[in-house]
Amino acid sequence: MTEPVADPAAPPAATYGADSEVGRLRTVVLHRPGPELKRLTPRNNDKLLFDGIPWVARAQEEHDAFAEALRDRDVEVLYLTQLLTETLEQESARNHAINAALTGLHLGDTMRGYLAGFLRDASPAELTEYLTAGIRNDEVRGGFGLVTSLLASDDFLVDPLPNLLFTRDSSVWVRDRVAITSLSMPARKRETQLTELIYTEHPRFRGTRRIHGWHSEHVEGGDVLLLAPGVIAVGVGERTTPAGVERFARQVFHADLAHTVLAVPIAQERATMHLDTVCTMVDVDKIVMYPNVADSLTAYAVTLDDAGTSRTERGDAGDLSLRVAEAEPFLAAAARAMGIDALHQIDTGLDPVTAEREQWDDGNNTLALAPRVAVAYERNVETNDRLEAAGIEVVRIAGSELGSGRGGPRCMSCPVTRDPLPV
Ligand SMILES: NC(=[NH2+])NCCC[C@H](N)C(=O)O
Repeated sequence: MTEPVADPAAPPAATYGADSEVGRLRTVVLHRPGPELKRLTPRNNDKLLFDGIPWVARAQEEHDAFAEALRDRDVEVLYLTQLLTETLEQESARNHAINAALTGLHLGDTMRGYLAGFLRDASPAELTEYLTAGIRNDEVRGGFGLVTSLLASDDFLVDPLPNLLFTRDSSVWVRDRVAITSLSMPARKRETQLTELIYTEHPRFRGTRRIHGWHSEHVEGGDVLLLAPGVIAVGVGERTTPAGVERFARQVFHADLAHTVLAVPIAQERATMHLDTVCTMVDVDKIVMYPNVADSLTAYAVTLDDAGTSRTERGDAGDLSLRVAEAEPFLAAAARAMGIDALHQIDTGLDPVTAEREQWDDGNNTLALAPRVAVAYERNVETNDRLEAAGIEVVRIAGSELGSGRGGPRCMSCPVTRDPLPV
């Protein structure tokens, strides 16, 4: 896709962006759970990365309450599907989205041709639904042939995207740029085609400069933590790869978005799929962290090797040479890069079993609305008590159904604008 042309009617892109995890939150993108969750069955839920089969109506209620809690604090809530529908009003965006959705090698030309025509005739809202909830073999009314005969009736021709709920992962704002991420799990790959389209074609975002991209090495937004202006921690584990963080670091240095990237190895397990499942920032110098990993978490500080060179002399991002320090304890490396005496850890309970349970239920996955104000799942009683004891105001939300996809308030939100931190 080509670089977007600035639209004079659009607000300047510089009004968007974030340079920390805790600056006052102004605008956020959420995805209200919809028909894509109704596609989950006990046979496909593992592949689709859900640990259970959510009760969709209740999940919607819980999500509406989450959105309301944000609006009550004057946060502007944008919905991903609404942005997508508005984007799809443009012919070029529709064609792009349709072509991208039909590239799968499972379709065959007969079905691909039929679906292309069918989707072209759909309204923008219908197209949004087909692109997010998917299309099952037994739902088509044409294009019949070998493929439709031999696939099972409940096989998907266009896969549903139940993990759209976790808007954190498919894009990340770093200062005034948006990174389109590259998701590693097959069930989530298509999500970034949609976020790329929105940030490229939606009038509201036209002119926004992008970094990374869904063709690049894997980086997922849940692994990216803006610890402080200029300091970004990136988890490397089940999702983000070593090559992903290397590419990401070069790009943020090239665009002068950060001076240090901390590459943080995390266990390649479902329970710790992203860095934000084990820690998130709740204040400028406080992080809620899973105690069972706190002592072993390390970081490799990555900086530019030619820090004295001016940007214009730097050429391509790929030419930048990186300096990679030895691994050291995460909290110490983070504090040094952030220029503070200590990054204080608030942990999820000293009893390792309670900590493990609350970690699994996203106790460490809080969304800061401002320094010392964080949204958290109400069920993580011990973690929330400890947050309050440390002076953090906890905005509690229900998540009995939302949590079945293994994601908390941070995963379910993509901050588009946060106030810069006071200096
Ligand atoms: N940032 C996060 N922790 N996101 C959680 C994503 C959960 C989702 N079911 C997945 O496995 O991908």
